[in-house]
Formats: sequence, C-alpha cells, structure tokens
Amino acid sequence: MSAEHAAPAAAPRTAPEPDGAPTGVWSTGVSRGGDGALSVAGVDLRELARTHGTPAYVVDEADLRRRARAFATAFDAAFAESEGMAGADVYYAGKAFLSLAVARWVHEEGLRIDTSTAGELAVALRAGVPGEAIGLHGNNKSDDEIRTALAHGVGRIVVDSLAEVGRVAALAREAGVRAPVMVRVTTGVHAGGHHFIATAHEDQKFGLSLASGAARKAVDEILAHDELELVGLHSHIGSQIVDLAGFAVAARAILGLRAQVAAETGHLAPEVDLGGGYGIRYTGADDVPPAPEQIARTLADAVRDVCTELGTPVPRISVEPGRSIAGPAGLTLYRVGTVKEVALDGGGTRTYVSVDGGMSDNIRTALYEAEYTATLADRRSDAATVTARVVGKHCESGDIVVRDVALPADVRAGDLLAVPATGAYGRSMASNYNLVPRPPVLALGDGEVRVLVRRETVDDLLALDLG
Ligand SMILES: Cc1ncc(COP(=O)(O)O)c(C=O)c1O
Ligand SMILES: N[C@@H](CCCC[NH3+])C(=O)O
Repeated sequence: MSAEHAAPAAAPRTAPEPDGAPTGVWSTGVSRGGDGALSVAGVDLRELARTHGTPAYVVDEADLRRRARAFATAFDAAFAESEGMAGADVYYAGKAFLSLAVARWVHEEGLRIDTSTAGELAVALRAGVPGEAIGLHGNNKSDDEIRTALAHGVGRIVVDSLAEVGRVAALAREAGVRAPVMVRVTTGVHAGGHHFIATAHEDQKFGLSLASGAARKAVDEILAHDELELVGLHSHIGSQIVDLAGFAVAARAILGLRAQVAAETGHLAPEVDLGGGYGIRYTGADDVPPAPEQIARTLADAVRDVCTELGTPVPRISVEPGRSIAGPAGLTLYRVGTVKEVALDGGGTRTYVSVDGGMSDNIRTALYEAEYTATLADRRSDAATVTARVVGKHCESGDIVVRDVALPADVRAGDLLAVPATGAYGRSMASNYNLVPRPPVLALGDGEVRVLVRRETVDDLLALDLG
C-alpha cells in the first residue's frame, strides 16, 4: 500500500509551504507572496479567482512541460542505442488529463500520446499529433474507435481480449490496411496505491493473462492474421506506484514471453511497453517518488539484465506516464463557504470547511480514499490550527475533498483554498453530480492566464436536456 492511502496521522498536518522543489506537492511555479497570497507562474490566485471564478483547475504550463521533457530526456538517455539498447518512446497517458493544449505541449516536449477512447483519440488528433505517435487502449473498444484509429494510422492498437483479435483483423481488412497491434499482458504483478487502480493481477478486467496462456493464444492468433502486425507486448501494472520493484518483475515476465514466442514462432516482438503508474506526492507526508532519471535507469537495467539472461536482443521500450506529468502541475482553487464545527465522539471537534466544488471535480478521495492537503491561498493566518475536513457542496456525506488537514482556526467564508496535486484524474474524472457545472482549466505561464477548457454553465447542461 502506498503512503497515499496510509492511515491518517493522529494529528492532521498543515500543507507544506510551496518551495519550488520538483519533488514537492506544489508545482514548481507556486509561491507565497509577502501578503500571504499564493501565485502560480506569477499570477496572483486572488486575481485569478476574481476574474475567472472558483472552483477552477489551475495548470502550471512550464511545470507540466518540464515534467514531460524530463521523461523524454531520461528515457532517451537510459535507452540510447549507443548503449546497446533499441531506444525508447514515452507516451503521455491522456486519461490523466487531455485537452488540445496539453496534447500539443507534451508532443512539443517529445512525447507521444496514449489514448483509450474515441474522445481522447479525437483530442490528440485535433491537436495535430500524428496518428503514428498515438496508441489506442481499451478493454471494450467499439468498432468505430477501431475504425477511427485505423483511418488515422495510429502507431499501435493495444489488444485487450481474444475477441478483439478477430475484430481488429476484420476492420483492418475492411480499411485495406495492416493494423499494428500490441497485446496487453497481465503479468500477475499486483501494484498500485489502491486495489481499484492495480491492473495486472488476475481477477480484473484488463488484459490477457500470462499465467492462463490467454496472452500467448492472442499472440498466436495475431501472427496467424495477415491483416495484423504484432509490434509489441504491453504491461501496465497499476497506478500511484512509488516502489519500482514491481516494474522489474513485470518486465522479466513480459520479456520472457517475448523470448518464448521468438523461440517457438520466429517472431521477435520489436517493442515492449512497460506501462505507466509512477506515483506522485499528494500531502507532503508521503514518500518522495522516484524521478524520471531513476525510473528510466531502473527499467533500463532490468531490461538489459533480463535480455542478456534470455539471450534475446533488447526491444524498443515504451512507457505511459500520466499522473507523474500532469498531477503535480495542477492545483484546484476553491472558495470557502459554510464553516461548521462538529463535536467528535471521542472528544474534541472537527471543523467542516465547505467549498464551492467537491466530489464532482475530485472524485478520488471518495473513490480511493486518496489523501490530499489544502492551504489558504489568499492570506496568511497566525491563528492556531484546527482539525479540519474540506468537503464539497454535494448531497452526499462522502463528498470529501481533503479528509484531514490542519487549517487556521480563523478559516472563514470567502477565503480561498488551494488543493495541490490535482492535475491528474481531477478534471478527467469530473462529473455533473447534482447538476454542478464542471470548473474551467486555466493554464498559467509567464504571468498570463489562458483558458484551456472553459467553465461549464447551467445552460450547457440544459442544452443537453431535450425535454
Ligand atoms: C494502460 C495504462 N497506461 C497508462 C496509465 C497511466 O497511469 P498513470 O497516470 O498512473 O501514470 C494507465 C492508468 O493507470 C493505464 O491503464
Ligand atoms: N484514475 C486513477 C488511476 C487510473 C487508473 C487507470 N488504469 C486515479 O485517479 O488514481
């Protein structure tokens, strides 16, 4: 279990102060001014709230770009062909957060894009990312999704079931193309911050099992279809992982399958994708996750060692980080409304601080018991701290944004609260529960604000309702 989901400390902590460190909970562009207000990339969040309203997702463009570039640089270096490797590609996992601008940014920084639905695929294509630099995942792809992927020449369709082999082959035949496919292999490695986000153990919906022989069967069926080109094998073990050991175990398993297939069929898969899932910090009390350089080096060592043992050439490697690129680059800015003190059974009190968003803009606390922290964003306070819980405005007692945090006792209606590390799986998992319009995504850079995704309005919601 990762620190993200560890039992809360007895006394809640205050949020760490922004310090510009890339390993902190805040993006590197966050700072607190002399008057106590937070700013991001030179933009004062009080001014941002006045002009654009709250709640709002705030993205630090330079920080997101830097994280994307760090992955590209680290993997290029660790898998450099001069080192006896066959190179590496980094695919940004669009499910973390995808918009036209973000797709362009990460592509400009040297990344490809991993998509898992027609919607994500459409955004990546509209952003101008070439089909060959896009991958398509999905455990239940529609014919239309597969057709669109083939029509745009995506670089890989990651096959997730035996039934999909024949379907992709038929649609490739219909389109008159040869489909580049990978097989998503479940290696049996159980990893991830919460059991809902672990993806490579046997009893879940993703992939084809290595242990049962289903993965091998898919490989054989693909090799028997002229319309399909087996470009590689894929493993994704889970998400919010801070211990890299599981990746090495999965790499060993998947490289073993690749060697076995090569020995028995003569087909040596040119590529192996080791998935995403690298963890980030959410509270500051959690472990410092490995940096891209360490991740790339660890994976490169594991791949090199296993291939040497197996006597097979090293494949081209790809990875699919999402959270570790978008997560720390974002924060959510809320306005405090009702503040209520509640007596606790065992004595003491808890201060419920209601904000103008909640589980509709961040479902992760309710869904995974994820931990976050929060701080006043518009002022400094010297008041003693109280045990606080930041909650939303939804009709649900589980509508919690931050379960436990120490906030100044004078926290009051009208204050601004910032919750860090919400750049991944915040907006992308947002809902309209209670018909609450979803917040905008605002990119901040060089003192400028750019609206990446505008705020939804009640009229937007009514426009969908045809009576
Ligand atoms: C296949 C696949 N690739 C990549 C990712 C991205 O994971 P993360 O955002 O944790 O890096 C996921 C999500 O867990 C996934 O399912
Ligand atoms: N949505 C998850 C992780 C993605 C799982 C995708 N396989 C989260 O917020 O942590």
